[in-house]
Amino acid sequence: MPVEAALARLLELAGSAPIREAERLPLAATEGRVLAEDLVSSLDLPPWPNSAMDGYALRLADWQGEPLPVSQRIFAGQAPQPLLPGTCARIFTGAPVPAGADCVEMQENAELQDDQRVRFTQPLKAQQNIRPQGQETTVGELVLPAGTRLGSVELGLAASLGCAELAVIRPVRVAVLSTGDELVEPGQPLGPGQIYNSNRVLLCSWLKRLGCAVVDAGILPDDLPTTRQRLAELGDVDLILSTGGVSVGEADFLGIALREEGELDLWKLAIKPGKPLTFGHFRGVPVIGLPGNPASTLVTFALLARPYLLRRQGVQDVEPLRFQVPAGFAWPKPGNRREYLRARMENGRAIIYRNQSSGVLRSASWAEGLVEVLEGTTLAEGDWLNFIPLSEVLG
Ligand SMILES: Nc1nc2c(c(=O)[nH]1)N[C@H]1C(S)=C(S)[C@@H](COP(=O)(O)OP(=O)(O)OC[C@H]3O[C@@H](n4cnc5c(N)ncnc54)[C@H](O)[C@@H]3O)O[C@H]1N2
Ligand code: MOO
Ligand SMILES: [Mg+2]
Repeated sequence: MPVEAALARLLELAGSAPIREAERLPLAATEGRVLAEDLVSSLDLPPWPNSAMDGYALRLADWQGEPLPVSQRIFAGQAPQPLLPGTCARIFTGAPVPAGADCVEMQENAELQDDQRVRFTQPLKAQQNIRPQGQETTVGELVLPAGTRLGSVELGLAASLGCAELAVIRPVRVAVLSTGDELVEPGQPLGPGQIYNSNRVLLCSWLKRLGCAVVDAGILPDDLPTTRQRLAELGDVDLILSTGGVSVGEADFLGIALREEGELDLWKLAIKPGKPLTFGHFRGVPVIGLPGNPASTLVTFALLARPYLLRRQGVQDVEPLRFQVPAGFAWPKPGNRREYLRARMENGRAIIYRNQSSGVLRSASWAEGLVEVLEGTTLAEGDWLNFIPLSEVLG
């Protein structure tokens, strides 16, 4: 199954099981969450015309070349008097422009004379250096629609509108399972044949950034009855997200458990790394089984599980940003899966990590993004291809 078809199917299923319950949280606690209601402005921003410069406010018609006396000083945070005709006001950046003034000149283009009058040295234009009332937003305007994922900028915007709290979709409850008899948590001694569990901390970190509530379900041994039992015990979660145990090995039981006790919806995608990604339901609960190799876990989480989780929360725009860059490498052999290579930019071209094995997580630490090599294509150096920043898909 091609990657687009798998993503389309995942998004369709996510869209048919939306999480709608909302909660109101203090602004600072909403980062990474999804807005449950439209954010409509209750004020004009800025609330009044204000100065963009430190300088002088005047009525343009009063400037005939004769220096103007200064009739008031206006700092940010003050309420000015209307401008006296025939005068100018000393004004500082962010201060309200007094009624009657229609122009601000910066102090670099003004000369304060010994008699405390001001002469302007450059031609003046109406409205120059004045930030008009409502230039950012006006009362009643839709600023952020429901379904917007809140990042730092959205938090700043909400704060600028005076919001101390926002209504956000409740956290998606995700049970994280690491499958594999070989896995040991860091801090424990390693026995023969064992490796440390790296996927658990990866998934927990990405999920926390997405605002999910992580139910850490620990390590699952490679054994079918235990797999069935542990899946059944996970309780009230919105998604089971596991790693490993989805390929065709004799110790890969997750797909089997789904086939036997639920539904298996997607399997064997034309994606590299990540081919055995598995999607299904276990007793009605959606399950995404990511392949166990850490770089496969990363690629399939970023490109499939993350969009699924965002769509469950009502986010429409879930496709990661892709932009075209020239290849700084050649790709002479066409593949039958769409390949996501860990890459970084050097001298304006994408170069790839020397070892693209899906077991090598250092490739992703070295990388700034993934480059997308389409199935059945070859590349020569200088050919253009898509670059997906990792900050975009893991943030
Ligand atoms: N005969 C075939 N063998 C394999 C195929 C295939 O098509 N035919 N596909 C390969 C591909 S591609 C991948 S990807 C892997 C995926 O395997 P699983 O998802 O079943 O994962 P495991 O076999 O359990 O583990 C794979 C690999 O990753 C290591 N691993 C697993 N979990 C963790 C963890 N939490 N932290 C760190 N490392 C982990 C595990 O030790 C294995 O080395 O299957 C190929 N085989
Ligand atoms: O898909 Mo596997 O993920 O090639 O290593
Ligand atoms: Mg396996």
